[in-house]
Amino acid sequence: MPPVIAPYDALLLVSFGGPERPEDVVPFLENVTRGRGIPRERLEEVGEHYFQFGGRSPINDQNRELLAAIEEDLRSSGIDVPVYWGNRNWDPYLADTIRRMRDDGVQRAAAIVTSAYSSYSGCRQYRENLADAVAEVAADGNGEAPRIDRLRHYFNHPGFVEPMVDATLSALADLPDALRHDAHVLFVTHSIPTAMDDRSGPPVLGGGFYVRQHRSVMDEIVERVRQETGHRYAAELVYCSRSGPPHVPWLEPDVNDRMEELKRAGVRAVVLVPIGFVSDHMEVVYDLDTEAAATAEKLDLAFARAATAGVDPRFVRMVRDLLVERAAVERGVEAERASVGSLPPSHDVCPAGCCANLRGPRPALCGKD
Ligand SMILES: CC1=C(CCC(=O)O)c2cc3nc(cc4[nH]c(cc5[nH]c(cc1n2)c(C)c5CCC(=O)O)c(CCC(=O)O)c4C)C(CCC(=O)O)=C3C
Ligand SMILES: [Fe+2]
Repeated sequence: MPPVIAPYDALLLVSFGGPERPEDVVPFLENVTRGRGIPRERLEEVGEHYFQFGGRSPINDQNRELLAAIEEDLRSSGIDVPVYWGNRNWDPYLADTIRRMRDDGVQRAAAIVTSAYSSYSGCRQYRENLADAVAEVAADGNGEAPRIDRLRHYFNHPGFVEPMVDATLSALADLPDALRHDAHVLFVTHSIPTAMDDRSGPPVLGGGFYVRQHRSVMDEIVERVRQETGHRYAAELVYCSRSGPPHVPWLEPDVNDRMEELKRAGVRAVVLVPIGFVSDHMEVVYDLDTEAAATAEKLDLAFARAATAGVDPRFVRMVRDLLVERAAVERGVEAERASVGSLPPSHDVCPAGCCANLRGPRPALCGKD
């Protein structure tokens, strides 16, 4: 293994997964919602979103592209390490990938998750799925599964934030000149139950990290846009993709509801910046580009949507930087930990109780519990 990444001999890209054919849609939704208490009507509605796009989510192709870009970036930096990809909810499943890693002789891998923030859905659930996958592979009796460490949350890494600043600037530039100055910038992320937000992040730090982390990213982007344009745009955090039963409170306001209110208050243009997502997957192409765009059209609001990080070279390079950084930490060497904004760089190993599973404890990797 190349010395800069010792003790790691592989990198594992961990993602959500999505359907690729109409026949995949229902089994995929069953995988995602097993035991999660999602009402049937909501499932049918979300199934329709996928069918409108031919039964194919863009997420797997985006991960294939990201995987290729990471491989190329590592190779061109002289870091010759195999990169694997596995999903929580669809093929290639984590257990199959980890089995292949074991068969290839991988002993210790670093994992990068395509989710930038702390929350049960965005962090611990992936760690639980990794634990299940490793247990499944160990049960084969064909030797030990590789040890897996998760690279730290990168919501405040410059490699994630800087592409979003540029994306915000170019979305603003897309608005009609006469409306730009008074546009409202709506930073959008996935809604989660408020109880899940309350328990997000390390309990000793008071929870509520999902929202706190998003606010710090929003504030940093607003400030950098001000430095570039000389104007501090009106900005706020809004949510999309609410699910669950109606009596369970989720984070609000919904992006569509907020656009209605802003219109009534005289606002004429909005920019949506999807800081909650790292690529243009279904939440972005349906909930924002289809549904929210239709709301804007109905309200006669000028509308632009900022790009996600995708395969921006800075985002791809960030993966290398986080790998090299964590490898140094594991060797006991001082490492530079890049971050921007008001929150410090996130922890390497999740503390006990971090992003608690509200349904009770389950085995999870990459944490103190
Ligand atoms: C915080 C968060 C992220 C961001 C972090 C990350 O990226 O992980 C995220 C990403 C994603 N969510 C996705 C898809 C779905 N999420 C669902 C349901 C849920 N998501 C939740 C939260 C999040 N989700 C929650 C609290 C639920 C309720 C059920 C539960 O408590 O678990 C459902 C079921 C239907 C519904 O309930 O809406 C689907 C189909 C896809 C794939 C998109 C594609 O196919 O392109 C991606 C990337
Ligand atoms: Fe989701």
